[in-house]
Parts: sequence; structure tokens; C-alpha cells
Amino acid sequence: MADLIEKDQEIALKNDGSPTKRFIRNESDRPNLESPLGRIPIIDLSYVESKDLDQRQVEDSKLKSASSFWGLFQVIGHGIPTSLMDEVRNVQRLFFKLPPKEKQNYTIADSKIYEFKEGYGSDPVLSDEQILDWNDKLYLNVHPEEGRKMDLWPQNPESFKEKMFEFNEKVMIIMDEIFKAVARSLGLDEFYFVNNGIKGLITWRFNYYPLCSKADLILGMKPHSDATSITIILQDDQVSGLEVFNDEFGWVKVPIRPDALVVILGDEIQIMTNGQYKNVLHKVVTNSEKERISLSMFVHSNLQNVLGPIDELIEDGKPKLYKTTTVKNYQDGVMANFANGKYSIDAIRV
Ligand SMILES: O=C(O)CCC(=O)C(=O)O
Ligand SMILES: [Fe+2]
Repeated sequence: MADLIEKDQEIALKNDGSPTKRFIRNESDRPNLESPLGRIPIIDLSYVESKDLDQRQVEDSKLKSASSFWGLFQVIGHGIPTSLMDEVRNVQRLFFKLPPKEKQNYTIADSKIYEFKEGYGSDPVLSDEQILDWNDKLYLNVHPEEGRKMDLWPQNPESFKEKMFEFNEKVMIIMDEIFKAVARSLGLDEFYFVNNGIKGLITWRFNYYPLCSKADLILGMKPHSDATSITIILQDDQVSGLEVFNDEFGWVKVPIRPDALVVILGDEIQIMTNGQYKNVLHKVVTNSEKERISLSMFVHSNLQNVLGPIDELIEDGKPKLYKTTTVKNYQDGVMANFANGKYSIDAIRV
């Protein structure tokens, strides 16, 4: 625990941007600051509004190839005004600019270190050997509403809650549209996921990556896949940093598009589709000039749900690639695996 608090302060105070040795990655893991820009597919959701079924079909097939080749896409035409997206970004920036002492009012001190921990702080540190990620975060339970711990929601800036509620209402609707499109693209009934508790638990992680004078030696976030069905990311509108791994292109940068939301497919989708759709491996690279923010909205199925390949999606002659478990069991080891740089999905491979 002492380590955790110490690290919070370490990050928050390191405005000179020089990392201590605990952040320095092994040589094989260091980022290439010149990664190429990826041609990440863009899905236009405006067919929902216009009810244009031809356009819907075109977008569904783009979504299908994006999901099997990349495991991510960007979404536009979602109907959220760019002005609201900018306000959310600004409110988030203002929160991270508060003095460390004030931010720590939103830290829970007594939860088990390796468990999911709401509030402000940094990720669990489980051993002295663990190489640390160069970020600070604020984690909040957002859905279901009765699971919100409102005392951890910042009171400063004053508009924080109001903006986040407004944004969340719109994002919840878009999530349904995305899950419907994913289901259609797989040949399932379009309500397959929506009616089966896919939006069981939604947590938001506000990320803050301070600038770093040794950006070539450290990572804002280590390579990982998300243990979610999908994650929707509101990226910084000016500073890039998110990179994804693709079998053909290697590590590529996700381009910045201020009006777009990034959709990352997580482990649940890879498991349920028996590997047809990918849980994209991703990481965050920092830079020496500008800090970066992002907001990751993690969607998990109901904890009681069974998690395994869906019968209709097991292609003829193909074996089941994953064992069937429950979402709860799957989630149990996730935080410790992440801290140790292990991939949770490996534990249920057949
Ligand atoms: O900062 C980002 O763009 C991505 C963050 C991320 O991968 C995560 O929060 O799991
Ligand atoms: Fe992630």
C-alpha cells in the first residue's frame, strides 16, 4: 500500500518528466516513437438516424472485416455533438490538473491491492520487479447506477458529474447500436447481445499520461487486451499515443479523429466468436512534449453470464478454442494478470 501511495505522488509530481528506474522497460519492450499510422476502419453509424438499410449493410460488412483483421474500428455518425466530447475532455483535463492532495480525496485506501479499485490513483504494484506504467487514472463504476460510489466522483470541476451523466446517456445508446451491428455482422439475431446482459457492468477509466523526457524507454500503458466485451475510448483530440498490434503491420498508431470514438474488441468477444473477431493487443506510448488524456469505457457482461464460444459461431470442422466459464470467474484474475503483464485469455485456451 505504501508503494501505491508513493507511486501516485511520484507520477503526480514528476513534472520534470524524468522517470525513475522502476518505469524503464526491458529493451525488447521499448516503444518505437516513429510507429506508422494505422489505416483503422471507420464505421459510420448515421444509418441509425436515416434508416438507410443499404448503408447499414455496407457498414456491417466493414465492421466484420475490421473486427476480424484489426479487432478495432473508429465510429462516426453516432450523433454525439463534438462540442460535448470536447467538454468531457476539458473537464477531465481540469480534474487531473488539481493538486495531488485534492485528487487523493478520491482514493480508497483500504481495498485489496490486487483487486479492481475504484477512485483516483495508479495501478496495483504487486512486486518490486514490476515495471510501472507512466499514467495516473480515475476509475469509476458507471453502470448499473446503483453501483456508483458517488463520493468518488469529483466535485471539482463543478460540472464533472453533470457532463459525465450527459455523455453517458448518449454513449449507452451507441453501445446498443454497436452490439446490434456486431450481432448482425456475425449472422446472429441483432438483439442477441443486447438481450443477454452484455451491458452488465460498465466502468470508466479516465487516463492521464504526463509528458516524459525519456519516452523511448517507458510506456504509458503496457501491451494488453481488455477483459471486456468492448471498450469505447474517447481519445485526446490533439495528442496520439494509442498503438495497436496487427499480425500484418505490427505496431501502428491509432489516428486521432476528434469526432470519432474508438471501439476496441475485448476478450469476451474473441471468446464468444471462437476467435473470429480479435481482442486487439494495444499499448500507450508517451512523448516528451505533451501530456495526453483518454477515457476508456469498459463494458463487461453480467458477472453471472456463461462465457464461452457461442454454438452458432463455431465454424464447421473448427474446434472450440476456449473453455466455457463464467464472466465472474474470468474477471477474478484480471487485475493481477494485468499487473504481471500476463494475458487472461491464455488461461482458458483449450
Ligand atoms: O489511453 C488509451 O488510449 C488506451 C487506454 C487503455 O488501453 C485502457 O484504459 O485499457
Ligand atoms: Fe486497454
